[in-house]
Amino acid sequence: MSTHRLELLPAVDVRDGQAVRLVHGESGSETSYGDPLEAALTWQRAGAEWLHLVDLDAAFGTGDNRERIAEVVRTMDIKVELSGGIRDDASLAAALATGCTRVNLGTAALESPEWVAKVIAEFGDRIAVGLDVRGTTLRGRGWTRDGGDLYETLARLDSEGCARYVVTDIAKDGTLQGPNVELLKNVCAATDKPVVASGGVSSLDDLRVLATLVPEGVEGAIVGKALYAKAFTLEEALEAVSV
Ligand SMILES: O=C(O)c1ccccc1N[C@@H]1O[C@H](COP(=O)(O)O)[C@@H](O)[C@H]1O
Repeated sequence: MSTHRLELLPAVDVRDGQAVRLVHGESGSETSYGDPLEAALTWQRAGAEWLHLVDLDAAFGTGDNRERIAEVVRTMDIKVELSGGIRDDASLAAALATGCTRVNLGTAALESPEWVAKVIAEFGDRIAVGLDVRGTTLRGRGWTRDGGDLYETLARLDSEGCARYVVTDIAKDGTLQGPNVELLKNVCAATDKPVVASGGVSSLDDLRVLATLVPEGVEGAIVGKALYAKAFTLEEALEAVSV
């Protein structure tokens, strides 16, 4: 059990070189927010301790933004969680070599379980697994393909020593409809490992609700659309979760 403050991870998702937000993670639903480095620096200047950085092209299989992403990580003084397209030794080595604090594996955890077990054993808490779900069905390959049952996969990853999970409710992602608290509670009840909540944060009250889940295992919250849409500032968000 943790009594820590909820960590906030502002998101910078990169598609075609631009910082974007999607709705339900659907390719083609992008709203562009300009230069990803500028976005990342904005969150850092506002007091962020973490950045959740996603190469969306790599996740969708439409190319990659590796150079841009590496530049962002290089420039940041804060911790970076990096995801998108990290599916084999070469992409993992490139991601870790950026100097990011940890990587977040999605599709690989569904399609390459042996490789994921191996890298969990090798890299420990530099590896997190993204559990991106519709209902309780995991989705991979840019959230376009079913990838098995959430709780079966969670049990397997737990048994392999996975250090942390980033749980996204795809139905909520990019919608400003509030997080799926029930899902987060259920995942926390199923694992002793920390959970980072993703999807749906719309207000400071949502963050306060997520902060109440810290004792159950919610370690952090990814905040995307709400910050870009200026529903609140990051400074306000950090204040709201400081207890
Ligand atoms: O973050 C998104 O909006 C998103 C949308 C669609 C697909 C993936 C998305 N983000 C993150 O990308 C990784 C998964 O990438 P991969 O499957 O390992 O290549 C995961 O962290 C998603 O949450």
